[in-house]
Amino acid sequence: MLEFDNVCFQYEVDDYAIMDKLSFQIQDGEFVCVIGPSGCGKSTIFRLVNKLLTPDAGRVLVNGQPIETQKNYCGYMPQHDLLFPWRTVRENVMLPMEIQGGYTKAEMQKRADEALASVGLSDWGQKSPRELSGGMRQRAAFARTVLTGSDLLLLDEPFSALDYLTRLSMREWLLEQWERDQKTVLFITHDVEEALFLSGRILVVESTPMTHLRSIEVPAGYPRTREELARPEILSLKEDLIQMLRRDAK
Ligand SMILES: Nc1ncnc2c1ncn2[C@@H]1O[C@H](COP(=O)(O)OP(=O)(O)OP(=O)(O)O)[C@@H](O)[C@H]1O
Repeated sequence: MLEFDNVCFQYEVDDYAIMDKLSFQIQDGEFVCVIGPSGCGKSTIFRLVNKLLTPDAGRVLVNGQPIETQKNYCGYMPQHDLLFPWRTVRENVMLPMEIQGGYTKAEMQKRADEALASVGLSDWGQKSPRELSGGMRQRAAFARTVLTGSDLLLLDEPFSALDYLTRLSMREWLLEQWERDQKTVLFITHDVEEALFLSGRILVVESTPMTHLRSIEVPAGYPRTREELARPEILSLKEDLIQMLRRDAK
């Protein structure tokens, strides 16, 4: 689904490279979390996938084709919901379709209402984003991301601004969406427990510049429950991951 092929990248103003011949692959339908110390370049990976940035060398491929030749191949959801306060929730969710063009207003409204219903926000389309709780806003933002129609979703710490209990329920909710929609999800998080709960595989940033990502399979299937996080092998993996991040942060 997604491939980095020997990608090199450095911000022009910086005197150090973020990536040096980085290669990795994500398979169709996977849920993969990327973890690494603050500032190591996790979000830069996403910016290279969604073409906000261009590699200095190497290629980014989606479904085997270079991204330069493609449109609408990924949906991106940043940490903050970025819902426009001057638009209703429904109008926010309609935005990707307005940008893509080719839809009548009635079609856009229908699809937005269906997407809002699928995230449990049927009665909230006519409200202002200000009237929604943090978790509800993130669900609306997720509906908007899904309506890009892309099979690849890039989620950049989408729950980090939420309170602890809302985060727990949003993780469970997100897994339900993923199991239902069969999308490929790449998810950035600082939170090792969140990565263990969500992913089939975790990619750990081990070095700066990034020359490789260490791939670790999570020894648990789906559907996943919070109780599984207490299994000895998961606890031991959690400890290993924390040690890796501490070592990297030094
Ligand atoms: N536009 C930019 N221009 C110059 N340097 C940048 C720019 N954006 C990010 N950087 C630098 O590149 C490095 C990687 O940034 P990036 O946002 O990808 O890291 P990150 O791992 O996602 O960080 P965090 O976990 O704190 O969100 C950081 O040191 C940052 O200061």
